[in-house]
Amino acid sequence: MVAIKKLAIPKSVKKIKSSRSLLKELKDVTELQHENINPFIGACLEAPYFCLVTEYCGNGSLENLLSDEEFRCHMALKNSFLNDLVNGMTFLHESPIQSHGRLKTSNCVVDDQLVLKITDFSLAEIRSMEDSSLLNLDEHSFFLKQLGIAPELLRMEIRPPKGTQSGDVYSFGIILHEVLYRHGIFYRGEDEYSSTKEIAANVYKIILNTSPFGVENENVETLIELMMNSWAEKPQDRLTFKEIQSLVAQFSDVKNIDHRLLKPINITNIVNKTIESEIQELAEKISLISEPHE
Ligand SMILES: Nc1nc2c(ncn2[C@@H]2O[C@H](COP(=O)(O)OP(=O)(O)OP(=O)(O)O)[C@@H](O)[C@H]2O)c(=O)[nH]1
Repeated sequence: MVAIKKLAIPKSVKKIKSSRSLLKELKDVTELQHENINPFIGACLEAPYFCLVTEYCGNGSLENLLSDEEFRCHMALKNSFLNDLVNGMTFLHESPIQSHGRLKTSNCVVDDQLVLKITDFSLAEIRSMEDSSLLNLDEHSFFLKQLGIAPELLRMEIRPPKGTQSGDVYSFGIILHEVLYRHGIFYRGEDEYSSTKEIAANVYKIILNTSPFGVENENVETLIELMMNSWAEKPQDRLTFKEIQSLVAQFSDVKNIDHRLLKPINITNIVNKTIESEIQELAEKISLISEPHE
């Protein structure tokens, strides 16, 4: 099975020319092989089917999983996702691709074994031809797409098409926050609600003090320190993925977790749901019985 990403290429373009640099990018991205990189299969560069094709991951994106209230994600699984993400990004940064540039939870997909794989990177030449106005984004969705971008990149009139390595580390810090708290991007408690536009404006000026809450244990405290470091205002103050990899390895008894052991989480949920609906049915029957008959 494959995942097909439709590209927002303007109607006036009939075919994307295969320049030398584009062919090199396609070759590099196709040759990339790592457990935490989602394999790229191919691209259609002709109208009307402009699209990118990748391997299909059965559990969808990390964004979808984190927002699914029925998906139980305990700390070992969170660690496992972070470990996968850091390993994939360290490999990507050391590869000819060099940087991701659009790292966010919707670009991390999770396979049937709950292994996280990074997707939707590189091919800057094709992506630069997209016209975002064709996506018909409302204001919220538009600014939501900006929130994982490092402030120094947000402030640039023309951003480097491939992003930067320190910009990717910033985006990782944002993902870390989303994974730890599971309340969406830049959540700071019910009383701290801001619109996505306001948050983007604040990040543009200076990095928000996205003060964390609910420190549960020592490991989480270390992850929070890492998260805060990753969104340091000065890019040179942020750790590199290589450094983050050795830090995260402390939690990496997770490396040895058999992913199949984590799978029953979903099943438990389904079982709980079934039991809940049976209880509900039973409760309805009981209330029918106990209701006085006229
Ligand atoms: N189930 C499944 N869903 C996928 C897969 N790849 C992508 N998706 C879905 O496609 C969504 C991402 O769509 P995109 O159009 O790339 O959205 P985006 O990441 O916000 O867009 P960009 O800003 O262009 O990166 C994810 O959130 C998933 O829901 C896959 O392998 N399996």
